[in-house]
Amino acid sequence: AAHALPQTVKIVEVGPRDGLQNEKTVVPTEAKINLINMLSESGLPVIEATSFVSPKWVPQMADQVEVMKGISKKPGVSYPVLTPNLKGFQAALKAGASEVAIFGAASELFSKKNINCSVEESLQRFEEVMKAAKEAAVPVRGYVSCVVGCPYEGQVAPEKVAHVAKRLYSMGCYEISLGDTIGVGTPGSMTKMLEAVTKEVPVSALAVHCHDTYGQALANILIALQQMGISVVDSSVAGLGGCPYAQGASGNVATEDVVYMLHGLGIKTGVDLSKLMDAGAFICRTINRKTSSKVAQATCKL
Ligand SMILES: CC(C)(COP(=O)([O-])OP(=O)([O-])OC[C@H]1O[C@@H](n2cnc3c(N)ncnc32)[C@H](O)[C@@H]1OP(=O)([O-])[O-])[C@@H](O)C(=O)NCCC(=O)NCCSC(=O)C[C@@](C)(O)CC(=O)[O-]
Repeated sequence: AAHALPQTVKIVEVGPRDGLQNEKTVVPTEAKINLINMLSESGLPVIEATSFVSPKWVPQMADQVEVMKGISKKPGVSYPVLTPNLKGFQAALKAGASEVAIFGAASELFSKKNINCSVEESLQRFEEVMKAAKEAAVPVRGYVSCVVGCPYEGQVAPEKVAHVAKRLYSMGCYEISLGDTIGVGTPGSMTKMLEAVTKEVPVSALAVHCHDTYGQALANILIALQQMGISVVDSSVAGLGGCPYAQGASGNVATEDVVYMLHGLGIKTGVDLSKLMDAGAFICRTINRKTSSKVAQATCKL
């Protein structure tokens, strides 16, 4: 069913984490800190800053403590970090994180390759994180990866996504972000998946997290807003990133492009597009990478 478009959309900026985790060359900590500070100044309400994962698995995020200590936290802005297990959660708490995210998958093989355990085992680990987070009054976001397709298993059934999303929501995640990790979704497959998930989790607690590998991300986001009434969108400045355990996946949809589309629809985001593009230009210059944002390319703000 078509919904009235939301008046405001919350953008969750994941570039410093989902984007930079996949860079081949080491990104200097100072550059990460500057990027996060510039993103804060652009008016983004949520900036995923880093992840407390094993440095052997994701060396790029090994400076998580320095990043958390170095950033200027802007009042009203949230800086969540990924925590795969209790060890990660405790380290995050010690480093001053006030929000965390747990990350599961709808595909067994992806779960194994990404966090080295089955989906069920991961949910049990997340229960432990959730218990500790509740005690520390730390809000927890939940991710589901591979919501339409998996790099190892191919198509993923909508019911599997609904099952994992429901489990994460039932254990206390305030928001569930549905990740099209390899960007294979189309408005057709996204709709089927979202129809299954919205039977189990309230729409107000859902977010979409679209990678743009097949160029479908903006169309998929529009479907999520217009057809399903979702009003939280994850994106990555300059379209940074990919996933180290999902070969061939390109970055998230560029935040600049999402903001341009939403403002064009008359939807408020609180983001100053010009400042956002400055942040995108800064990081592309610093890591010698071409922006994936069409809006940034079109306006030559590089
Ligand atoms: C989950 C583990 C740790 C399991 O990895 P494991 O090897 O099974 O863990 P373990 O418990 O057997 O421990 C092995 C070693 O890791 C250490 N360790 C254990 N836990 C931690 C921790 N939290 N932080 C730091 N170190 C840790 C632990 O102390 C030990 O150290 P050692 O004794 O060998 O020196 C590993 O698989 C891992 O770190 N995976 C992270 C993978 C990752 O970050 N992937 C990218 C993010 S997910 C994503 O991008 C998708 C998303 C969210 O964006 C949505 C989408 O687009 O789909």
